[in-house]
Amino acid sequence: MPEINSSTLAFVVTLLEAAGVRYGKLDIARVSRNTLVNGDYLPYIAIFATNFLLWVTWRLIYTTFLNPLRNLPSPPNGSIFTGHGAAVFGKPPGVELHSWVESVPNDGIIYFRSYLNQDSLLLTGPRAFADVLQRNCYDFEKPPQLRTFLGRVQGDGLSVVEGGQHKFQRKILNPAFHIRHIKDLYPLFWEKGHVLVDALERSLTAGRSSGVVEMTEWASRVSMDIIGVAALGKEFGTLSDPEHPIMLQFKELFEFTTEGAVYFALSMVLPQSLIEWSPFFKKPKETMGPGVQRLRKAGHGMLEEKKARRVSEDVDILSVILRSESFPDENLVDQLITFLAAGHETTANALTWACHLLATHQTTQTSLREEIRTAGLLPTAEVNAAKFEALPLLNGVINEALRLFPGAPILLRECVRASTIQGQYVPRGTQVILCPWAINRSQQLWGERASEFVPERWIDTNDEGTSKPNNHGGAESNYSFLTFLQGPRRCIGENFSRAELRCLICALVGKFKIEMANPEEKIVTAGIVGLKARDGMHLRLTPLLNPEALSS
Ligand code: HEM
Repeated sequence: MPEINSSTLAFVVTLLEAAGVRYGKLDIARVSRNTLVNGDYLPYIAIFATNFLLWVTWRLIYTTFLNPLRNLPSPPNGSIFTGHGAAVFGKPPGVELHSWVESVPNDGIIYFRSYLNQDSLLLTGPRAFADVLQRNCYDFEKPPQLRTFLGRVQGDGLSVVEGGQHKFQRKILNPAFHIRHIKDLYPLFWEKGHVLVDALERSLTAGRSSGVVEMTEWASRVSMDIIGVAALGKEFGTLSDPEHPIMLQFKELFEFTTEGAVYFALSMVLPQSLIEWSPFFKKPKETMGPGVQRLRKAGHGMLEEKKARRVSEDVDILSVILRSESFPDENLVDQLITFLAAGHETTANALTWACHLLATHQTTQTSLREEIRTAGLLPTAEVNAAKFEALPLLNGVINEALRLFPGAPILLRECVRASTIQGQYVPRGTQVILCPWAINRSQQLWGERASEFVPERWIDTNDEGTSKPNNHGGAESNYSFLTFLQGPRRCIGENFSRAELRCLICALVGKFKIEMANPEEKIVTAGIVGLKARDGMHLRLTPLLNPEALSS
């Protein structure tokens, strides 16, 4: 820790003097000068102790008699100093909150204290979600610290802005992500799926019948190439060039390190200036400072490139937005970085988890391969959205991967004006926790097998034995599946990523038998923003004979 030396103290004294700060009858500046000159720390200690005592007494009175949330059910055994804060930021993400959902009897809301004694609510029931995500959506914003943090990368992009600004941006951006437009992107996703398959095959050791790959890395590269072309009209080619600058920049930004996680967690509870001033966190500071500047510079370059070309017929998302002529250049860069940040790792992680689930459920994998081949989805096939969307098991596998491993396992909101949830008064400043990990696995919402991989729950079979996909998974409410959230702030890229996943999974399963490299390995999840396998996802791939070659 840096020492508080006499010049720092002198600076503080000058500020206090300038501000004329007093503590009752005590002139703080005079006391401080005494401390400085005479080394007399006693008044400081006395002031601190009095303040602390007053605060503890006030909290006791408030918590016991006044807090309007005090009668809500709470989890047991919170620490007197940190409450249950560790449950939110602790590892693995969402697991402890899930245990509350299953074990604390409640009617949709659980109350607890988080770090710095912050009043917090964990939502568990559909009615509570409907209020926070739909009805009173703009009363519950992303916490200011989180927005500041995100804003350092994404500026005033869609996922950072709130209220009227958000409504305006969303209205302009929605058409670019509309399902009609996404359908046009299938051939591109399919083609990239085969570039991935070819690159993987080349990477397997020559002459061997199978080889091991680290899937997180490959998924990240293919999703970067896809978002580059489909969202920005830019060919990054990271599948052939893993050292592409954009890849390195994002890798740095999303790489999971303990130092980065602590830096992020502290940024949520302490003033950012204090963290930047501290001598710690050299690497995260470099990433979030000069690293982000480099990324934004690259964003400006991409925008200029795009504008220099004719965009009137391009189908990429940036072209659609440019044609609307609604955003100034700086904000276009914000949106562009937002799409890269929000749409790249999330889909890559979902693809990785889907492969993991298929690797650990061989029977499902074989049936899926059968389904893909019966549908004629061969590498050279002409494809369209309908061919993929009709496949029941594919739909089930993707939904289960998204349900069991939601890209954002925990999301934070803060009540910015007094509001209500299920008729419960919620004071301004209350923290609200949305935990897709816990809700997507809630036994009350999904039944006894909530935490198991059951693709069949997404398939309807009629009396004649014909199967077709359903989009509810047997759950009664839309609010049981929170991977993309719901309401006005629901993920704008959901259709985009579902289409991408359909094509990539079909390409992979059509070509390879997928197994865990080490079937005994216990996979540990990590990451609050971007749920990954902590130690990577090592898969054994065995190329299968191409059915086109078999039939010729
Ligand atoms: C499996 C893939 C994905 C998952 C799990 C996912 C998840 C989410 C979630 C949970 C949110 C809400 C965050 C919050 O409000 O706190 C969100 C918002 C957002 N997502 Fe996605 N996302 C995925 C793919 C994509 C893609 C492919 C794109 C863009 C091409 C994208 C762009 C966005 C944007 C711009 C927002 C902010 C929307 C708003 O606030 O109005 N996402 N996403």
